[in-house]
Amino acid sequence: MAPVQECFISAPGKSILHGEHAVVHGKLALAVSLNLRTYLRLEVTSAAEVSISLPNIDTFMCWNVRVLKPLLSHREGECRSSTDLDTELVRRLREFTAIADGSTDTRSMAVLAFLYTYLCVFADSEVLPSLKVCVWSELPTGAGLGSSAAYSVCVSAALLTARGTISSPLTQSQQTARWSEQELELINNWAFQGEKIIHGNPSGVDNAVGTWGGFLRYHAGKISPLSRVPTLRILLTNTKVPRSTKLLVSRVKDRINQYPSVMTPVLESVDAVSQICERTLAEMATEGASAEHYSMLEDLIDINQHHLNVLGVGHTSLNTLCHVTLAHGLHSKLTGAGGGGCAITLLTPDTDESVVRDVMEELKQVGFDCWETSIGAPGVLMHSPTSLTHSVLEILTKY
Ligand SMILES: Nc1ncnc2c1ncn2[C@@H]1O[C@H](COP(=O)(O)OP(=O)(O)OP(=O)(O)O)[C@@H](O)[C@H]1O
Ligand SMILES: C[C@@](O)(CCO)CC(=O)[O-]
Ligand SMILES: [Mg+2]
Repeated sequence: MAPVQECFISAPGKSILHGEHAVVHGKLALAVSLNLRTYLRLEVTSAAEVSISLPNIDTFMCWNVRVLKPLLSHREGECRSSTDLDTELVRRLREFTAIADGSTDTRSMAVLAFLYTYLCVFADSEVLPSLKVCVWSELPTGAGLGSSAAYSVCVSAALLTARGTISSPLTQSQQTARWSEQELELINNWAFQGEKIIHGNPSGVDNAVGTWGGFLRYHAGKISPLSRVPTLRILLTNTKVPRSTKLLVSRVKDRINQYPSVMTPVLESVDAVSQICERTLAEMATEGASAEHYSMLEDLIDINQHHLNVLGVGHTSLNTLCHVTLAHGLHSKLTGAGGGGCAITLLTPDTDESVVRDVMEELKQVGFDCWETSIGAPGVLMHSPTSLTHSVLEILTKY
């Protein structure tokens, strides 16, 4: 396949309806893509350098490609796998970039994930290619909306396309295009490796949503689209309390290890919540949504929010958020890893617009960001430059 000289790629963020954390331990999760995206521009240059610009986190790095090549010497001639993390390469990269083991510093993880994917994808090239890459996102970074996965999916799709491992699907007359199912699998596998670097022990649900988009059920690594879903109205609120998914995931694991007989039933119950939610959504889509259906969805949200508190990933900011919305009859739960970050609030057909306005106003007064989101956006896309808004294009070409 002919490698590209320049490409633009985007991937969506996600919201988890039910099953965050439990999904890491083999339980069912229901997740949906958001209309907030991460965008990437890749340009092939002749500078003998590879550079990455990450304006969201104020990070701009550049390396001579000849300095990077020796980092691959430990597995000479061996093909790098898209399904297993090369831990020796991660160790070498940590040493090379002087990132301490266990560091969760925002910038470091993004840079490490990029360099790892770059070196693995181009491991068989005699000379590493000179590339200029810029990634910018509409998503809040580290707030539970899958910013790390959208980043990893974009990086993986761009590097695989630049290498010619997957096609460049965009024809001249198209604004956006997607890859074949097989190519999407490969993008997803490499993005999962990126997530491993950023998260430590990801389930893979976030990169799956970033890759395929839409409404997905994710169970023990098996992804399937939810075919029957009603139109749902959801408010997203960002408490703006920073947190790290990596730390929260390991905190839950510690708690399960410490109190297995207490925590295992909680995970089972979260699984049951996801299953009942899936059945209820299917009923709503096929039979029409009733007040009883919405009442069940609200109960499930409340129950799961309590479970997430028991798992140790709640936060006082999230309690405040739930109290504010409940005072107006609206039910909320954290989404993503918790510990702060974002929550979802279900709006029902009976919810008066004045109530939505009042709730949003009150949440903003507490200091949170709040907006109504639209869900089910497409997964990873290749774009023509003209399909991007002026402001996105300006940012991506500025660095
Ligand atoms: N736009 C971006 N530019 C650079 N790095 C990013 C960007 N978005 C995310 N990242 C990387 O992802 C990390 C945040 O990932 P983290 O998993 O903690 O949060 P999240 O993905 O937003 O939330 P969740 O995993 O709960 O959905 C950042 O520390 C950074 O390394
Ligand atoms: C907390 C978690 O379940 C969701 C993060 O969006 C982690 C994961 O599934 O990898
Ligand atoms: Mg993440």
